[in-house]
Amino acid sequence: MKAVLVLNAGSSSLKFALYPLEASNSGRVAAAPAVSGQVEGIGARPEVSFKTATGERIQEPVVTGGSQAEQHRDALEHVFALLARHNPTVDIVAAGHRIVHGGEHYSAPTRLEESVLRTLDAFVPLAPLHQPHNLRAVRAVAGLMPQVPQVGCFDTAFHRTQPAVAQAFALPRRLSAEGIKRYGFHGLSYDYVARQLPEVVGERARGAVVIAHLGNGASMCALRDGRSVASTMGFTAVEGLMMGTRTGSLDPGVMLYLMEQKGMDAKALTSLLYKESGLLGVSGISQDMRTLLASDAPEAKEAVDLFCYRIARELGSLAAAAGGLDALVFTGGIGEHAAPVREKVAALAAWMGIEVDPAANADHARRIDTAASRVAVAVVPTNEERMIARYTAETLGL
Ligand SMILES: Nc1ncnc2c1ncn2[C@@H]1O[C@H](COP(=O)(O)OP(=O)(O)O)[C@@H](O)[C@H]1O
Ligand SMILES: CC(=O)OP(=O)(O)O
Ligand SMILES: [Mg+2]
Repeated sequence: MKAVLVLNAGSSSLKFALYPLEASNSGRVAAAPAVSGQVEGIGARPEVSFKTATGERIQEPVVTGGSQAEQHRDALEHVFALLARHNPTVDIVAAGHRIVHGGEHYSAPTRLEESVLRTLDAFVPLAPLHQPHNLRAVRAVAGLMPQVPQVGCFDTAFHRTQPAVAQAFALPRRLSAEGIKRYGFHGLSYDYVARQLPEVVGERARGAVVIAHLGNGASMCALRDGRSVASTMGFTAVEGLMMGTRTGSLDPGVMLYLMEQKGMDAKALTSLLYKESGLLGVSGISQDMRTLLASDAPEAKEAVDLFCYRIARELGSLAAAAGGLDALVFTGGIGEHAAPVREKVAALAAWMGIEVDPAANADHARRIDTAASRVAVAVVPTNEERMIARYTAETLGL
C-alpha cells in the first residue's frame, strides 16, 4: 500500500497518520487514514495512543526527559518506532507536515527543500512552541527516508485572503513593510472546518461565520463566503484568546513594566507569555481543560470563566469584522469535547441571538442551537491531518 505520512506537531501534541493514496484517482488520498494516533500531554506526561491497521489500540507512556523540546523529540522517535513496528508493508511515498509559520513567503503548500527549511528556521522566534518541532520532524524524516518528498502545509496560509486592514498593526510603515503584521494561525483547521460547513449549516456557510478553534492553542476566525477575513491571532500564536499556557492579548504596557521594574529580559518574558500563563497560570493547577472542569477549586473556575469571557468578547469583535453572524462553530480539543465551555460562551453571547439546546450540547451534536436561535451553532470536529494529506498529494501530483 502506498501512503502519505502526516505529522502535525502542536504545542502539546504530536498527531500522526498514514493516508493511503487512491490508486484510481490521481492527487487524491483516501477519506480515512489506514492508521492514526497522537501523543498527548507534551509538556506534562506524554502518552501515545495509536490505532493500527488491524484496529488494535495501543496506549503507552512516552519515556522522556523534562523539557518541552526533549519531550517533542522523544515523542517523534516513539512514533517512528511504532509505525515501523506495526506497518512494515506500508510504502511511504510522501510526507506532509503542518508548519505553523510560513511568514509572507508561503501562502500555499510547498515542497520542503533544505533552502526552504532555512527560510522557515527564521520564523522559530515567531512560533517558539511549534516551529522548532515542526522543522525537527521534517529533518528527522529526511534523515530516515531521504528519498521521500516532503510538503509543508502552513497554518498562516488560509489567512492570506484577509483584507489589508485586518492584517495591519498601527506601527510605523517601515516596520509593517518588514512583514511585522498579523498573520493568523490554525489555518489548516479552519480550512477543513469551512469545507464541512455547508453540510452542517447549509447556506449560512457562505455568510458571516465565526469558527472558534479551542485546543491547547486557541484562536477564532471570522469568515465570509468560506474565506478568512479576520483572526484573533496575529504576528505570533500568542495574540488573542487565553490558552493552555499562553496569555493571549495583553496590554503591551505590562511587558514594558515587567522589563523596567522587574528586570525581565526577552527569555523570561517568552517563558511567561508562552509557558506560565493562560489556564495554567490563572488556575495554578493545570493547563488541561479536563482537569479544570473536574476541579472544585475556585481558582479552576476562575480560569475557565476567564477563558470563556475572552471568547465571548472576541466573538463580538469578529462579528463586527464579518459584518454580522450567521453561524458560530466550535472545534479543537476543547471546542469539540467541553460542553460546559460551549454553554458558558453561548450564555455570554445570548445578546447576539445565540441560544444553545442543553441536551444537544451535552451530546456534542453537530447542531446545538435551538429552533429559536437567530444564529446557527455547530460543533465540527477538525481534521488537520486530512487537510495535510490532501495538500501533500495535490502538491506532488501523486
Ligand atoms: N473530553 C474533554 N473535555 C474537555 N476538554 C478536553 C477533552 N478532551 C480534550 N480536551 C482538551 O483539549 C485540549 C487539547 O486540544 P488539542 O486541540 O488536542 O490540542 P493542541 O492544541 O495541542 O492540538 C486540552 O486542554 C484538553 O484538556
Ligand atoms: C498555532 C497553535 O497555537 O497551535 P496549537 O493549537 O496546535 O498549539
Ligand atoms: Mg492543535
